[in-house]
Amino acid sequence: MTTPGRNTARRKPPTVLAYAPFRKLWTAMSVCSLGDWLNLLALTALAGNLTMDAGYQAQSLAIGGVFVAKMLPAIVLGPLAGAFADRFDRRLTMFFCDLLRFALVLSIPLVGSYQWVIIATFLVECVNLFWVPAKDATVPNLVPKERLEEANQLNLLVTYGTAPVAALLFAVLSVANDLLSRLVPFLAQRETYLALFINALAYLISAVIIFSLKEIPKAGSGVATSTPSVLRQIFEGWRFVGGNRLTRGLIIGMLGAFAAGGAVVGVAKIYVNALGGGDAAYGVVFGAVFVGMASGMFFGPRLMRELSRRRLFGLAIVVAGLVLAAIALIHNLVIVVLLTVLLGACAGIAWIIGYTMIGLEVDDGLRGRTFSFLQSLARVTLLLVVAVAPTVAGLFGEREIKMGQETVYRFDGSNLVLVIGGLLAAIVGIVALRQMDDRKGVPIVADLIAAVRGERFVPETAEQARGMFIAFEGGEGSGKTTQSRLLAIWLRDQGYDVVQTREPGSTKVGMRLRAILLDAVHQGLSARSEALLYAADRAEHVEKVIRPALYRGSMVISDRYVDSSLAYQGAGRALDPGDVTRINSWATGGLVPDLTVLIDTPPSVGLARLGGAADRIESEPLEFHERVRREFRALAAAEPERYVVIDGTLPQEEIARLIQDRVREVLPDPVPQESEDATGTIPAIRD
Ligand SMILES: Nc1ncnc2c1ncn2[C@@H]1O[C@H](COP(=O)(O)OP(=O)(O)OP(=O)(O)O)[C@@H](O)[C@H]1O
Ligand SMILES: Cc1cn([C@H]2C[C@H](O)[C@@H](COP(=O)(O)O)O2)c(=O)[nH]c1=O
Repeated sequence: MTTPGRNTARRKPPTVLAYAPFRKLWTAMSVCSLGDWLNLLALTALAGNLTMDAGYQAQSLAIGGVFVAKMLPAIVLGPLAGAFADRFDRRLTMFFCDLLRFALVLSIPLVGSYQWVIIATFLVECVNLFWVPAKDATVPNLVPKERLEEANQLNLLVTYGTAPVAALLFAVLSVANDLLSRLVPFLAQRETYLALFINALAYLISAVIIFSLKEIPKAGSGVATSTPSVLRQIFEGWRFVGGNRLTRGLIIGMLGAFAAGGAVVGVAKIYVNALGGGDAAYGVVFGAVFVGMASGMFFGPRLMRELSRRRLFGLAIVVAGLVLAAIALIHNLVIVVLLTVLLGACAGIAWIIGYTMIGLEVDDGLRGRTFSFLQSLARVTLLLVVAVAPTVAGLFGEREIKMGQETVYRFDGSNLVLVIGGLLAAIVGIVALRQMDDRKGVPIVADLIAAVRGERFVPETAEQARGMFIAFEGGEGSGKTTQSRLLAIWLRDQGYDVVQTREPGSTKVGMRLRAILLDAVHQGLSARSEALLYAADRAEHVEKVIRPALYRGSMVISDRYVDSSLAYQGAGRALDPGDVTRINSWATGGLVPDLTVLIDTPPSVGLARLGGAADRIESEPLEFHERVRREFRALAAAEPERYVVIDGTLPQEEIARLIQDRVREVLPDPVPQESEDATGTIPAIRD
């Protein structure tokens, strides 16, 4: 699989919907999402209608019962459903789920009792829990990974964008129901029935589409030879989520955003009333959240293209928290609506990045469980916050703070809940940022300002460098050395001055360090010593070889750089990636390659290519090398604009051509005069 650069991007289909299997899945999803929203509207309305004579309180409780029935299955069944998605054929899972949903929804108007509304709602939600992780886990298999963010944007668009469409459709269907009831007496006095029939039909249409989608691979195919028990799969999924720093950061951040959203949902109605707004204003505030979310998902990552995805994710949550606190304190409905759009935009950015990164980071065999784990926790969080927030607001009651002689500032329970929600989100955002930051040592404010201007922030020390720095990364035998040599030859042919170098071992001291590091007699070297020795080699390499060459205006091609330490010592040896980043940031003075070429080769293929006795690191077990590969891919996924990922199993010539295509886009003008003069004085390994 390749991640083509901008040159090849011209040849790519203009939209991810051009991939037929994804288009089919997306159509099924759109129809289902519309059905889901219609279902929510119709069932809450039906619950209200069926209990109309029982009084206001009972009616409210009846509607609340529908929400509880919708939330409860996720808490009980979520993880099991995820394991199902990873274990069984995803196409058949989705197909049978659709048929079940069709039958259940159809049964609601036919039975026509409140008890059955609740039971059927609960059952439909149980089925949804199997459908959604199977769908989420399938998407990354149907689109190239560089289009996954776009695919997720479209998915989230239909998930939320169908809500207003469903509301409109619901209104139209209610009127149509009324008109039709003159012809079909069964529909008389049953305003929501037509909506429920259409809802059932939506699931049936989805079933037909999914059944025809033969491209969906069988879950876990080619990964495991023996299938562990369902309980074991759940346990592994949960352990993975907790044990992987990036996924943990993503999940903490997404849950923080959900908690903040829950606080808004819980008290929005009372708050808007306190601001003097009625039901319409309440609707506008809710609409503002959706408008903001949609804009954030679409425009956020595009506008902030130059900011690392991990940083953008954490920052979006911090800003959402601060905006929420501001909403709580500013008593002006217009400003509140505008800030709510901003809040929604930040939440949209965090959600789309989180979803995309989980899709890219998590292995196919665990993806279903991770998504369902996230879904379950998100629902539990939402349920808890929605339940607790109004209670806290009620207990706090209405307060007034005297500010001077005349001015009185109202501070009610709803303000308190929103402030707490905002601070909570800000703290969670900071935690996520610290867990995941991949540009430690680079000031975040400067990074952000540069990104807003559409530039990438370059730390001061590297500013005067006029050359270009290209790093090659990948596992053992992936073809880095071959390709860095081919690229150096190609660049020299174009008239560039090229320094081809490698890590470890491109300086006098480095050669000694390489011997210590790779000699198999040093088995048992501690992981920290290993990381420090690689960093020491790198410090020497940057100071003596790379920086001087860049200052001269040369093209520097390095076979391995900091990412190797993050992958081998961070993921391979399970050292804290924050620590590995810090020591390397210090060792290199924050020097980051202009472009990193990741040659992605399965370890089993790469190791088999190597001849001779295995060195200390090559002789590590296959799982070690698999972890290394995963980390390389995650690093590339987090900063797609600075990486090109090439399938290392392609023929050498094709790989070389793909690399040239990408490098051509970033090349400066060839051969500055001074670098010609300096050629031949470089103490590096050269071709
Ligand atoms: N695309 C390819 N297809 C098949 N064989 C390849 C390919 N690229 C390189 N090789 C062969 O694989 C072996 C390892 O290649 P190379 O030394 O370039 O990999 P490397 O990633 O630099 O290895 P190491 O990590 O050990 O430094 C060499 O024999 C090389 O000829
Ligand atoms: C830079 C760097 C390297 N390693 C490992 C990776 C390889 O096993 C060797 C280098 O050998 P190669 O033939 O040059 O690829 O060292 C590492 O573990 N950490 C690093 O930072």
